[in-house]
Amino acid sequence: MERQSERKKYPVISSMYTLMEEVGQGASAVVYKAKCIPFNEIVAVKVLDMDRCNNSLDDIRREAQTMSLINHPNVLNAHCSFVVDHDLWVVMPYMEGGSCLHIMKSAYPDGFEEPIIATVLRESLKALDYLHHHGHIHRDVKAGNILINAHGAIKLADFGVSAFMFDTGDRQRSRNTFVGTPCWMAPEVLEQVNGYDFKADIWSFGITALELAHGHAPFSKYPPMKVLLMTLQNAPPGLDYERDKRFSKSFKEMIAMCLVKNPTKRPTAEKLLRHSFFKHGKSPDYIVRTVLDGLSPLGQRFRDLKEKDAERLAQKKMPYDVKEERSQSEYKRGVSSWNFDIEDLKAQASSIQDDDGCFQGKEESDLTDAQIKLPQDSVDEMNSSVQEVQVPSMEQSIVQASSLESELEMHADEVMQEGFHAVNLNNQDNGTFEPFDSKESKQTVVSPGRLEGKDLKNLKATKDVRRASSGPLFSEYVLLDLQNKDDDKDSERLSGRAADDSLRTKSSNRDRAYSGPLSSHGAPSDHRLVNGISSTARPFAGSKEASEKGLYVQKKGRFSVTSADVELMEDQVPTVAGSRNASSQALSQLSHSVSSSSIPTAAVLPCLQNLLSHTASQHDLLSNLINSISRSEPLQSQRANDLASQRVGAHSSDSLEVGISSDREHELLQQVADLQNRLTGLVEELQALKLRNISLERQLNAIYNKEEEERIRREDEAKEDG
Ligand SMILES: Nc1ncnc2c1ncn2[C@@H]1O[C@H](COP(=O)(O)OP(=O)(O)OP(=O)(O)O)[C@@H](O)[C@H]1O
Repeated sequence: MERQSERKKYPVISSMYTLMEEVGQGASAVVYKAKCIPFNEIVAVKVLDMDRCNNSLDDIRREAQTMSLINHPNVLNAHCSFVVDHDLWVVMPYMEGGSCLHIMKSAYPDGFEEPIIATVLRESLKALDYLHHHGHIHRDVKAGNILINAHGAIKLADFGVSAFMFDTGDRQRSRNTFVGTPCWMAPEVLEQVNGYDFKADIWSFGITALELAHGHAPFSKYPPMKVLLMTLQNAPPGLDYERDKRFSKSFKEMIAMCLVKNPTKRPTAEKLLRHSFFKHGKSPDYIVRTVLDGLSPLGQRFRDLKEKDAERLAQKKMPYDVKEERSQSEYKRGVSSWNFDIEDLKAQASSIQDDDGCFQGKEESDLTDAQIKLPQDSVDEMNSSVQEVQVPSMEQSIVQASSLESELEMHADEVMQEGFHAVNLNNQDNGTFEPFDSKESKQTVVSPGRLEGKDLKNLKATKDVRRASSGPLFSEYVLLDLQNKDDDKDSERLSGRAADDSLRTKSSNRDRAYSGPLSSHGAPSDHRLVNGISSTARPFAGSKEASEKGLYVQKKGRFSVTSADVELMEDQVPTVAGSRNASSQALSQLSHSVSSSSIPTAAVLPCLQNLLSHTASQHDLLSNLINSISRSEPLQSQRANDLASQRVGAHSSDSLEVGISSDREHELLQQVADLQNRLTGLVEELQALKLRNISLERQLNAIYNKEEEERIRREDEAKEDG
């Protein structure tokens, strides 16, 4: 195998590359066909917006180190990566065939034939086997990440969110982090209870097999939360023995082996490779002849697909693949930005009927729960809330955005007046409302090497409409020039602003950013606070260990947060936690006083009861608010899609101005997105409040019990005296 030191050193300056055309777009990045000028070689350049990335430079460096050790013919390794203003450029081999997903969308909408599938899967499985043996979990296995080059070689891409299985310290937390893509995620990843391991990749591999067989992943037509619920609650999907007659028994068996809910019962990649199904795999030549021959060049295919999508959207139809995309992006946003109670979700899940037809049957343990059904109306309502959206007029959007804003602010006022639980709605120091992309960040200019005029516009347009954040996909040369600098300097260099400014912006972005599927929010990192959560080694929240020790208290975004974490957050994080410090402290003092019995019970009880009812009413208020915003969310999503497609249309006709929505429109969308982000903060506040509530309830109970004991004791004494 090629040794690290023998590898070609690709230049780490953008001016050494010419970006030729866009060939792909993920949730977090745009991929270009490019030329590496000194080598006169065609490469792919993936441009990731670091402002929307949750990862610190330390995370990126660590990832780079990890990547430098990866070397396998079926793993797409990056040549190098480097920072260009606010973007990270990842230079990698150009895979002329593109991803299996793109190929299916262009030429195989109903999926591939079995020999092709066997070949693609066998090669991908070799990559997984290699990664797992080296202690990595891929965490984003799907057809979109299986790429084919002009010679029919198949490589697994996007290995940038790996969690080191044998890492120390942060390992548990990093493995207890949501990273991945909706329909492909294993139940244990979704559950966030006991963490997960490399077997999660085997589940995703099974889902990918179904994706290649049908042209889409199971459940992909459903809205994100429903996918989550169905994965958790229903029997695993599989090939249907009747409906999928064209596929062999061994293929069906192989999939069934992967899609077992209990991860320990799934085979390892190594064992799976020995399955008879993979004996049907063919040579790269076969892939060239059967799959690649006849396909138009990747750039052209990509443009055609985008045009097709734009047309469909314009006709206000909701085609399957658009739904799928929407489902995925909704899911990413949903999973990464919502706090959810998995038990609540399970209860809901049990009431959702599956009509995907992809199930083989119910697992024993699922039967009882899954039989409880909601009235069909409720189910329809859930579905329609995401899928059947009406595009609001601009005026409606404005009204919506401003009423949302004032609703939130009214709420904040109310809460603050109560002096109980202050919610910091305005992240900006001056206390005024600013949209997500401030003027400052809009002035950011990308240095796209020798990007041609229209691509430059396109790059900017894409950056504007892209909202999800991303994680790394880095190589050994990433950030070489930054390796030995301190963080402040890194930040200054990255942002092109003063270090202070940069750090503030970066941290506030981090607080607010949505995490995309590549995000390694909790990737193994330094021992410092990330999103307010200490990364020092301790039993990870949500783990059995943590809950046994009574540490487990809440789920915070992607993380479960222990009581120790909450304390840390309150002590050390000046943003959200800071805004509730006063009330938290008051409560802590009260709790302390109660437990140390320094104040009379009679005085405390009414106060606690009052707080309890207060908390409940705030809970209701927030719930209503969340519901109203959740309802409006799909509208905004639709609007954003429309905007994106208008931009694409404009680009392809070489007149960006025509059909592009006004800046004002864009700004309003940003505002709405910002409000959603703030809502996330409110939800977190609500969680904290719930925790306090629980603790108060416990204290009340303790007091009642104590009083009860006291009363019984007095009665006994009286009886004895009497
Ligand atoms: N090296 C490459 N050569 C050719 N095309 C590529 C290359 N890398 C990525 N692509 C194309 O670009 C698309 C987007 O890639 P990217 O990795 O950003 O997104 P993704 O993995 O599909 O989505 P997400 O980031 O949401 O998981 C891919 O689906 C693929 O079609």
